[in-house]
Amino acid sequence: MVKAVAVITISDTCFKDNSKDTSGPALADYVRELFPEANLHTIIIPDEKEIIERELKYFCETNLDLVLTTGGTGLTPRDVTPEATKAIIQREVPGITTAITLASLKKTPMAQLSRAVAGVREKTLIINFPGSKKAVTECFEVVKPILPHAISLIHNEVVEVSYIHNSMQFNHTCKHSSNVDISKVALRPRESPFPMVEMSEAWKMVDDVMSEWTERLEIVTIEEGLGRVVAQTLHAKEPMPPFPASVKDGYACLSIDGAGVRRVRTAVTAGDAPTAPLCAGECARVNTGAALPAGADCVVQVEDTRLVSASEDGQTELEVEILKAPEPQQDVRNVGFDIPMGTVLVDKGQVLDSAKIGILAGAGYQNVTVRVPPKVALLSTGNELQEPSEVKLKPAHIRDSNRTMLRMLLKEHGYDSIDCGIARDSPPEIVAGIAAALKLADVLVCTGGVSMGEKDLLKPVLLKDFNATLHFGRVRMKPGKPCTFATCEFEGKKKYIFALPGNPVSAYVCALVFVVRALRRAQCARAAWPRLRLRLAHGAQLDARPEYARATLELHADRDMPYATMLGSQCSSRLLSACGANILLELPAATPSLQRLPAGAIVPALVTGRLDIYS
Ligand SMILES: Nc1nc2c(c(=O)[nH]1)N[C@H]1C(S)=C(S)[C@@H](COP(=O)(O)OP(=O)(O)OC[C@H]3O[C@@H](n4cnc5c(N)ncnc54)[C@H](O)[C@@H]3O)O[C@H]1N2
Ligand code: MOO
Ligand SMILES: [Mg+2]
Repeated sequence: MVKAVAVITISDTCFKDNSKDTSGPALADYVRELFPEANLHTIIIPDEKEIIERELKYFCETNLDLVLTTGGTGLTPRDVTPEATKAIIQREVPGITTAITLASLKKTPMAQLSRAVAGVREKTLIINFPGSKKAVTECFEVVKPILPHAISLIHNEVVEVSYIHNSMQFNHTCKHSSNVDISKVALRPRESPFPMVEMSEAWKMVDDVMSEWTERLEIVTIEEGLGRVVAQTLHAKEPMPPFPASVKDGYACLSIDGAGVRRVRTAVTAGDAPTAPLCAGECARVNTGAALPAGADCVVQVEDTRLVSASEDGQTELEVEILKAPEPQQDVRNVGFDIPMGTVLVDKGQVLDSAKIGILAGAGYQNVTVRVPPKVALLSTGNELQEPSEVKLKPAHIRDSNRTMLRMLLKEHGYDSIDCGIARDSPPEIVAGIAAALKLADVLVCTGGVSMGEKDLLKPVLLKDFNATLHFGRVRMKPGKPCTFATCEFEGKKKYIFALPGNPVSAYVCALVFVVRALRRAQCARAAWPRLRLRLAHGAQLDARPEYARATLELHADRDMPYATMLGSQCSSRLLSACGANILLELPAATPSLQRLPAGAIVPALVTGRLDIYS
């Protein structure tokens, strides 16, 4: 799918006077028609090689699919588009320009003078077009049939894109082999060889490893930017309001006139152009948001005035009395009152919310550069698992709930994921499942098979077949003890693997405290969940491990602090305990002297859900 295209008009003349650009808008229209779903960026730049190179590179770095330039391909000394394009492309596609030239020669011998270039940088196809509307129309017709296919080829996405967002079944019963020997079950270790790390150490490892992630950027419309992490600081290019505006419905006056009778010279409603300056003794009827006439320095609200005289038909106010002497600047929003020019509207690393997007809209920004989060793949493991869509359960089988739950959990927190199906509990199938997932994603989140049973194969497969580094293989937490975090090189790229325990609640808690944190960390956004202190609504039995109890937070007007109510039995197989949870209580580990916390005890909690949604 073609997601984003740029049309760049390259012309000194059009740069000075945008209204002279006819080929850019024409090209933009053709693009809209061919790729109606795509985000379209249009800019006009001068015939400066450095600027052209910089803009082309910027669009390639932000993963645009296609960049079409118009202008600067001829023979005058200022025509440098082909040189700039050649300087930044990595592979030339001369067939495209040959086809354009051959077609154009049939219309005009002048086509011989075009020096246009076409080529690819990273995943972006760039094509130079001449600078006239007519030429652009003819040339676009030539390339139109090949564009979608060329872009798919560049992305090598014949299969890839169709995987994304789709629940899809992988056949993991392929020829992969494994170095893991499962024949000698009697000789398996009776103690886990993996040291049990504390939560604080595990978080540090996740943070350290994920901060190596190299930033990837893309340009999206401001609306698509909701929930995304901004990669570029955006400033106000104009003050807001851009003119002195009235805060009230009333009369714009000169404050030095004080109280008394004024001639109502004119009326200005919001959107009206300012009138001639007011003179002493005059006022103008104004509405909230209207531009103040020159000379006026204050507004008196209608409530503080009295009508003195009006036209006979009642349609025109002639004189009003200002009852209270106004102060200078009273009820006036001066230029830049809300947003002075140059103000930082959104800063690098901030997450876009509705208000920030509203501000960007008001400031004339249509697009924003955001960080691309790592791609995540989900894989379930287990011989007992059936697809959620299967109506009848086989003996000793259950439906896979982890994949769906994790997909939704990630979506709730702003991340897409690729569904890589179920791998059976055999080394070659797990190898095949992991390999298929790592081909598609940067981060693999799999569940099951990380504990002590002879079918718990994830850790040995990661170590022996993927040569992975296991940063941790056990964490002192409940639920989630065997949670595993590993990295490996796969097809020349570093991959990040969270092998979560199969128990549904363990997978849920570990996804919240490790996976979401890692994805945020990779984008240099705030990674840790906010922590609150609150009171237990009831007593709580403590475990030998620190426990993340699923609970709801309640605010009571008559109580000093928020209260937490745990959601029933906290057994790690009982996903009902997470239904409607908006906090994870951090219950401390039991000590010989403290086995239970009484009702009213103060405990910390991670706020992992929306506080306005209760169970
Ligand atoms: N001898 C020991 N046994 C266990 C230990 C231990 O320390 N020593 N740890 C326990 C803890 S704690 C946990 S947590 C689990 C972790 O289990 P695994 O990660 O090995 O996962 P499985 O054995 O594959 O499955 C466990 C459980 O979860 C169900 N499951 C698995 N996948 C799914 C899914 N996709 N959807 C729904 N339910 C799933 C599975 O059927 C099992 O009931 O190990 C303890 N054992
Ligand atoms: O750690 Mo396990 O997740 O207690 O059930
Ligand atoms: Mg197991």
